[in-house]
This record gives sequence, C-alpha cells and structure tokens, in this order.
Amino acid sequence: MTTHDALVGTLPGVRLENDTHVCEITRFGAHVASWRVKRTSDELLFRSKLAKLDGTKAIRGGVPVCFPQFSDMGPCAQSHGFARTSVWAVEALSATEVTMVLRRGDEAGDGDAFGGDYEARFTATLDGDALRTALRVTNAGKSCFEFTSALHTYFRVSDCAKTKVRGLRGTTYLDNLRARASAKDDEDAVEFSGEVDRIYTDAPSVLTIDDEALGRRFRVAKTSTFPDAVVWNPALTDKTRGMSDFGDEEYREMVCVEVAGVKDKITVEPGETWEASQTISYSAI
Ligand SMILES: O=P(O)(O)OC[C@H]1O[C@@H](O)[C@H](O)[C@@H](O)[C@@H]1O
Repeated sequence: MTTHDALVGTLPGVRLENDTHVCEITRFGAHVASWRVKRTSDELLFRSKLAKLDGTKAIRGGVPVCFPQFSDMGPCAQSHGFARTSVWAVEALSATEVTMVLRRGDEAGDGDAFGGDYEARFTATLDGDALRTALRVTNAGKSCFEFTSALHTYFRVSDCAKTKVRGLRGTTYLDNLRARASAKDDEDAVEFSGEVDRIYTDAPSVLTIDDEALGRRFRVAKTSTFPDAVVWNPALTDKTRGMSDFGDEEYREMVCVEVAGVKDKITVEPGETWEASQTISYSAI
C-alpha cells in the first residue's frame, strides 16, 4: 500500500500487493500499467517497450480507461476520450485496492465537448489470483448525460498466431475494418492471422483467451452493464508502422479484449451512478 512519485517512468501512482501478485496503477489515466506474478515477475499484461511513460500520450498497454467515449463514438476529439490522458486523484487506498477519481473540470482535453457534470471513479482490486477493475460514473449535475466506454485491456501472449479468443461464436460484431458493417461470428474462436478489430455487441459475460503456445488461459468476466466486447490486434500494417509507441513486431505479443458499452450509449440521470466492471484471472489450459 504505497504511493510513489515516479512509479512507472516518470508517472506517479500506487502499487498494490497481495501474497501472489503486484499491480501498479498510475494516476495518469487511472491506468493499470502492470499486473504481475510476485514470485516470478511474470507480467500478465502487455505494455509496449516504446510506450510513452511521461504523460505526453496514453500508455500503450495495460488497461486504458476509455471514457467518455470509445474510439470516435462520442463528442470528444480525442480517440477513446479524455480519461486515459487525465490525471486522476487517489481517493481511497489499501494494500490490495485503490480508488481514483476524476471530476468535471479536472480532465485534460475535451470536458466541454462532453458537457456532462460527471464524477468518474476507477477501482482496481487484487483478489487472490484475480484482478478486478471497475468504473463508476456519477451524474453530479442537473441534466442527464450519455457516453460510451471501455476497459481496454492488453493481454500479454507469447504468440498471437497461437492465441484464440473463445466465447463469441454465434454473436454479432461490427467490423471496424469494414466501416463497422455488421457480421455474425460463426467460428469456434477468434484467431489472429491478420488485423482484427471488432466490436461484439451483447457479448457473453465470460470470454477466454487461450495462449496455446504458453499453455495459459485468461478468463475475462464482465458485468452486464458492459454489454459489449471489443477484440483488437493490429497486425503489421502501415497503421502499426506509423505508431510511434508500438514496435513493428509487438503485435505478436498482445491481444486486446475490451469490455465495453458501445452499441447503445450509456445514460446517467442526475444523481444516479452507473457502474460496470471486469474480473480477469488466468489458469493453465
Ligand atoms: O491507438 P489507440 O487510440 O489507443 O486505439 C487503439 C485501438 O483501440 C481499439 O479499441 C480500437 O478498436 C482500434 O480501432 C484502435 O486502433
């Protein structure tokens, strides 16, 4: 249970620790930048070796908080909204749990474009071998507001070509590679032989990511208040080559499975609080 002036690069944050795991969360973005096994230092989340860790850009990896919009699906000019590039305040801290808060007026960027009088709280909890991350958004104003959101987790895998995301068969997705055209997923698993960028609408509450080369299965359990799920791997394309904070070959080491509220905007009435969370854990396959 410690706060650090320079926890990740030059970014201040807090370190949580239990018997088995360590988790580091920066105040910049309320961003889970590391979740690792204590005994082996085995990192469970991907973070780019080129990630900017000085507050000039959202951290490429870990668990970015997308609020008040996912991607370009909202009024902000910033992709994924301002939460991931704003400095949050630590509100409560124990050995295994932190809550950080961001309020209207304290954000970096497009607070006015969004307009909502919000209080956003992000909580990260180490619970045994699992990590729970939750986002709560309270409407502190007098008129209702709406937003889209995601917890954009980058899972570290040994080889994306030998990784499969399961649980989505029979569901519908909007394909970001085809102007968000709707398609049905009839495959046993999502595989990564090229670029994948899909918004699964009304996704099941549990998804798994099988890292077959390593023999590790991540489990992602989400609340129904995050009805959607995004699956993303950028592969090696001109777009990735142009990303200054992502190495050309690093796509092999990551798969993003993001719990989200995207298809239908989330509405919060004055005085009300919306809450959604994910619990991520892992086991041998
Ligand atoms: O580069 P950014 O803004 O962090 O976004 C990364 C990716 O985030 C994913 O959630 C989107 O589906 C992708 O389209 C996007 O490329």
